[in-house]
Amino acid sequence: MLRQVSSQIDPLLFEIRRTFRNLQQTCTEALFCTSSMSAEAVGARAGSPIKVSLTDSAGRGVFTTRNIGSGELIHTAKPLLTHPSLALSDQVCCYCLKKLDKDGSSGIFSSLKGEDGTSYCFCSEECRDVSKACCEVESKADWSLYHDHCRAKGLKYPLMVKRFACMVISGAASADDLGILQPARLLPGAVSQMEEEFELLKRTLLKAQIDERLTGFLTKQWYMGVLARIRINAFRIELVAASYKDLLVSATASVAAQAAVGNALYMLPSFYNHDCDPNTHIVWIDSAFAKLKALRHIEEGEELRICYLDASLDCAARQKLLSEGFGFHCRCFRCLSHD
Ligand SMILES: C[S@@+](CC[C@H](N)C(=O)[O-])C[C@H]1O[C@@H](n2cnc3c(N)ncnc32)[C@H](O)[C@@H]1O
Repeated sequence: MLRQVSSQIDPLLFEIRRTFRNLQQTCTEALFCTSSMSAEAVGARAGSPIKVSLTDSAGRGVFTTRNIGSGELIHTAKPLLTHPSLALSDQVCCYCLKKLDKDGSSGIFSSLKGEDGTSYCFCSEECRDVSKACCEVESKADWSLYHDHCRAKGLKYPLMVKRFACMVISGAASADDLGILQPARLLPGAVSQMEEEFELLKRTLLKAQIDERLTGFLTKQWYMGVLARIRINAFRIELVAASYKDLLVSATASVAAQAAVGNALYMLPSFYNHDCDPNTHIVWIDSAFAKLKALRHIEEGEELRICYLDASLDCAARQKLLSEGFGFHCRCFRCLSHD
């Protein structure tokens, strides 16, 4: 009887959450966008000196609306979607990827255990509130096979698709939320691998007995579309410092950034184009909350560009990575000068 009532209430709760979320999203879009961002987009973020507009040769890009000083913080960005590196799921916050120092200031605020033994830990009330609904769905399934598959093939983006699917099921996101982002062009070899991942994802959710009415969006086409967008737009998160103490150490000893704690996807940073000699960089201090900072003085109206790769690579290596990973031939000043 209880089971029957709960199966009727679950979809109702889902609808209420979805309606509330759509309302929130409409308000956010009204704040951030001056018109639809899908065509010749002009997105202005309240309080930030930037707008999204069309560039001459690189699709949409981010432009300044005033002069910006060297070193200035241009804006911050909260992730839409994150996933920790598999080996670190019990050591970092499930949402912001902050390292959990069990006896220190960034300890565990709360946590839950998944069906497969995975720990979902949150470092603060804010992080728990943002991702609790999604993690509750995710924790109902046994992801062992899916994770083993990703580990064996060295894949990280399918983990993000999995989490995004759980966000949609929980009502924390809409299935088409990432549609505005540019997708990667998929090669035939990649497509057959994705089909295998998709089947594994679908089977895992089926086994977890998630109401089929909530997983109707989960088609092969949806999976590929989301993965193609994540591939081009996700950032690998390397924290500069896990704590204030680490920050002091890295400042004095020039310690390089630590290994990746996971991957994250953002809305506004996804519109930044690449330059091998960029005027802007994106930094993560102790969590996936990103800071976009000016690397030099930038004039009003200039396009803000970040570097997608290690700028110390030589010209041929950069061109190869950009062409294979992002599908474009870089024509920045450095590349044209074969620097
Ligand atoms: C993360 S997106 C950047 C935003 C994108 N321009 C858009 O309209 O959504 C990366 C894609 O932008 C384009 N892009 C970025 N930097 C470029 C550059 N320097 N030259 C040509 N295309 C570039 C490529 O198509 C690349 O795959």
